Order: sequence, then structure tokens, then C-alpha cells
Amino acid sequence: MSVLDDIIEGVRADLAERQKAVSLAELKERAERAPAPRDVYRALGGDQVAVIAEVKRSSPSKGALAAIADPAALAADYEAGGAHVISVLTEQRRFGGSLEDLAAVRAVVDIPVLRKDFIVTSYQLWEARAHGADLALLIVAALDQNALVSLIERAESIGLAPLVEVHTAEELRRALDAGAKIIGVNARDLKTLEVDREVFAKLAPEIPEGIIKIAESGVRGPHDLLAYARAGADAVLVGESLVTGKDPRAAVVDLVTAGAHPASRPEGQ
Ligand SMILES: O=P(O)(O)OC[C@@H](O)[C@@H](O)c1c[nH]c2ccccc12
Repeated sequence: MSVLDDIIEGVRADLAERQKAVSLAELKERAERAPAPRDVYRALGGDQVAVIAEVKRSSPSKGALAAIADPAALAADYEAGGAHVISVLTEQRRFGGSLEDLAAVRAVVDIPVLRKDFIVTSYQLWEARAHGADLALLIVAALDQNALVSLIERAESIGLAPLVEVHTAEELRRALDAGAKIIGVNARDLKTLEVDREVFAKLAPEIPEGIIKIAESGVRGPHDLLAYARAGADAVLVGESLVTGKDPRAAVVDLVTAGAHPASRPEGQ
């Protein structure tokens, strides 16, 4: 069993518990009362390389990263540093997150917020919206094609922008076929947890213009952001290096500054 299979088994077990506690009808009512979704395409579509800063307590590869007693305070720091979007890991068992973290973060920032989890059913999309999310991650490796297509459609229909994550050329083809408009290339293989920062540069040329390209994972600082930018990234998604550093806000400032520099754009653009 791959790491991804193992994570999803736990996700399904936790999901079954939540489904017992809150009916879909109730969740939909909560989603209707949630604040309106924020404009994700404006946040990610500017001239600069956007920075998506992640609230991440632990990971299957590294174990505990940071305690993060107050996720809202961390997110407010990220926003003050100039982050364009906040990512909140809500998976509990391996990443130490929760839907409460998501709601707490959304309440204190004015920028869009991503629910980062292993979404396998539309119930989780409703949960995301009910807790204020503006985007939801959909991992191609975790979904068959029918599920991917219907989750993209459902996300869009309830006001959530789907960020479709790929790691291989085949997954990218499936994401494009399914109509993804925002594609994240994860440098980490979720089946083995190995990081290969070259994957973005290999896949980016196959992503048509007009689709937002996000480089995910392994960004240690401005140098890695610039390399991803030269390979065509519109945004980078950064977790570990922000939560483990001494000053997350200053670390975001450094990334945003690098991303605003014209030399960070690919040649000819
Ligand atoms: O901590 P890093 O290496 O900066 O990576 C952040 C983010 O890309 C990573 O947390 C991530 C990308 N895709 C995921 C899918 C599930 C869980 C986590 C992830």
C-alpha cells in the first residue's frame, strides 16, 4: 500500500464519523450561510509570482514541524507579509489539521483560503465551503477520472475554485481533460514522499496558456521561487520552510519580493 493509499484510508474513516454527526442537508445550510467566496483568479492571476503560504503542523515525511497553537495568528502574519492566498491543511491524522483551523484562518484574513486535504467525495467540498474555503485541492492521483470530473464540476457550482494537483504527465493529461483551470504540480510524489523539484519544469510546457500554474512543495526560499518562476510558475505553494523558520512573516516578505521582480518571469513574457 502506498503512503497515499494509507492516508486516504484514514481520511475515509474520519469522514464517516463526521458524516454521522452532520447530515449533508445541514452542511449545505451552513454553506449557504458562509461568507461569499473571494476572487481566486484575481489573487493568483497578477503580474507577480503569487505566494500561497501554508498552515502545516506536521507531515508524513518529516513528522512534527511546528506546534502552531494559533493558526489564525500565523495566517494573519502571512497576510501581513504579502501572501496572496493561505493554504490550510485540514487532514488530521498525518498533518495535524482540522476544519476548525480553516474557519479560524478564514475569519481573520481578507485573501482567499485553500482547503488542503484529500478530497474524495462532494461532502468534503460542502464542508470546505461551510468553513469558508474559497479553493479546494483535488489530487488526481487520489481520484478516478469520473470522480475528478464530477468533483471539479461540483466545486465550481458551489463557488469553490478547484486546484487540481498532478505529479506526472499522465495525471496532467487527466487534469486537462477534466477541465482544470488551476493546476498545481507537486514536486513531492505522494506515493513515495520523494521530492523532485525538476517535475514542474518538465510538465509546465504541456500546460496551455490561460491555465494558472502552481509549483508546489520544496520551496526553501527565494532562490527556489525564482527557479520555479523561470520555468513558468504563476504561483508557488510553500509550507515547511515557513513554519519551521524563526520569522514566518519575514520569510513571506522575502518570497513576495522575489516574486515581484521582473527577472523572475520566463523569457519572452
Ligand atoms: O511543505 P512544503 O514542502 O513547502 O510543501 C507545501 C505543500 O506543497 C505540501 O504541503 C503539499 C502539496 N500537495 C499536498 C497534498 C496533500 C498534503 C500536502 C501537500
